Amino acid sequence: MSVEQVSQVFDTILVLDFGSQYSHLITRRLREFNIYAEMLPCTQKIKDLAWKPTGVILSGGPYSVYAEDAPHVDPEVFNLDVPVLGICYGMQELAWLNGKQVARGEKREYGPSTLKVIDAACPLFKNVDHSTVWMSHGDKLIGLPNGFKVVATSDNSPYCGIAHESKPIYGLQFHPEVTHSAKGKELLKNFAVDICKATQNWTMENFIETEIKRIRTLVGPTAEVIGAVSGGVDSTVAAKLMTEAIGERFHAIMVDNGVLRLNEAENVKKNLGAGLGINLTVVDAADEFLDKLKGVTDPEKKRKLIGNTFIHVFEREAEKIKPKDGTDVEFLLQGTLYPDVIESISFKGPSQTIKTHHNVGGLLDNMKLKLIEPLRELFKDEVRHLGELLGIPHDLVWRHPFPGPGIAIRVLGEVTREQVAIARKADYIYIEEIRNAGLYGQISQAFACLLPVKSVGVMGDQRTYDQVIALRAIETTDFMTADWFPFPHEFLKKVAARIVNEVDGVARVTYDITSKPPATVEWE
Ligand SMILES: Nc1ncnc2c1ncn2[C@@H]1O[C@H](COP(=O)(O)OP(=O)(O)OP(=O)(O)O)[C@@H](O)[C@H]1O
Ligand SMILES: O=c1[nH]c(=O)c2[nH+]cn([C@@H]3O[C@H](COP(=O)(O)O)[C@@H](O)[C@H]3O)c2[nH]1
Ligand SMILES: NC(=O)CC[C@H](N)C(=O)O
Ligand SMILES: [Mg+2]
Repeated sequence: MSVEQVSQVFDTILVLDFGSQYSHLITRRLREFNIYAEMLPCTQKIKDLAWKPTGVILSGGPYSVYAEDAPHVDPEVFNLDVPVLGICYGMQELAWLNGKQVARGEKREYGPSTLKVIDAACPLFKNVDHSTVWMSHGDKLIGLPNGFKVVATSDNSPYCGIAHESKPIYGLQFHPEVTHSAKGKELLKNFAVDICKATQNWTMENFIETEIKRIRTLVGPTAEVIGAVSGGVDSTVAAKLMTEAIGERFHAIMVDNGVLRLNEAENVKKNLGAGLGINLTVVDAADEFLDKLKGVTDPEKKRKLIGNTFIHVFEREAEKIKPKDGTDVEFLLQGTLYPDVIESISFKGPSQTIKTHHNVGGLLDNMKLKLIEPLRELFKDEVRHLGELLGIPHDLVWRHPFPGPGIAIRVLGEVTREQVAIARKADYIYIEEIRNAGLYGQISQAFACLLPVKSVGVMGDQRTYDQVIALRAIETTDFMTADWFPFPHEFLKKVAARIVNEVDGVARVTYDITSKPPATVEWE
């Protein structure tokens, strides 16, 4: 059974990652004008690639090409007979391979510069002359690499752009992939469309069609698939796509772990089951989770315990499914996104663990189930677009993310039923007011935390001595960095009054004004 990968179906630009913090943006920009691009580590051997790229881009990177341990590209890239573009480190790599004309510069160049095209015939620079470009380098070319000519300069870089005399090989000292390079996207388009001749057919409509075909071929006519579904956007979109492909043979399982939002299990059942026709089972495992959480206060312990319990519940449920053809369930659906994939394949390697995100993917080690990850090529905003095309309601597609360990990591200290009830109610009021104020869409994520501190208050002439709720709301594009949301004071006043009045056990409300870093989004 042969199942084509996305990169075999669509013209694909291969981005080789030398570890720049901007590498994934190259992929993003290309996809924005409907060209599919895939990023692989710079150590990728061309002979191990199952598909032929339409063009290759060498990214920037923190190393110096002349250093002993510097990473270098597989020379076979140049035998593919496709256009190559080197960006920053990538251009220095081209220079190094063709005469070693690279050395430390006298000073670092970081920030804006103006592009001056000197070879107007160079197709890379169509409509981009005299625009602002963004520099970030300490090394520089000290002479022309063999076989190359200068095609652009800037005030500080006599070799701002180079091109091979006879082959479609180009190098740029600046970063066209960052938005600070005003016409950077046009430039990448010139490379991909005009020079590589890639077809601009990477659209979500086409993706849905090919993905449904791919799933059907992979799963075959009778096999059954299970998947953990939370009601969040990623798993819902994956589940909907799977349902389109194989209907009732897909079994979605949602676990009510006792630390979900107010009415969440019922809502998910209604929205996904009845609304979207997804074959969904909601498993009530609240007691199991809450019993295990008794006495646990350490955030990492909570996370691990919840992650493990998810796996137990899920495995038990999977056992119960008896496919009609008498075989066992063969496949597991996961909502893995491209950023997760990038993190694990990046040349820089996985980053240091700040906190253990619960992970149903932890199932994998000793599991016979084969994985299906239909979203593994997509960024979150692409997943949302896909969700809308699949007819998933707008509100669900644009929901704020909600972590698997849920309210357990928002009740600081010990998690009890009573504490969860307080946090849940406060959170409900907060989100309701955010929606009423028309602010939900401007905020990336918002939630309430219950702090294990008591404070004195006065209500109806009575002394109170109750806990504190902390509200958090952030704006972010990738959740790696985030800033707190500047609510109008009137809004905060109203929410605080409602929470203290309506939620027993709360005496005070505070608003968290810490960015990430140095804080994280969740409090635990
Ligand atoms: N209560 C739950 N029941 C079943 N599976 C869950 C539950 N909570 C989380 N998961 C699983 O863990 C995965 C990761 O959760 P995560 O929150 O990152 O994604 P999501 O819930 O699909 O989307 P979002 O990021 O928008 O919340 C989910 O895709 C789902 O497979
Ligand atoms: O599915 C999840 N399981 C987890 O264990 C988990 N921990 C944090 N998050 C979410 O990740 C984003 C970044 O959060 P942090 O800054 O707190 O790491 C935010 O969106 C968090 O809500 C999780 N999501
Ligand atoms: N951004 C980059 O690719 C930098 C390349 C190289 N490390 C330099 O400092 O010049
Ligand atoms: Mg979620």
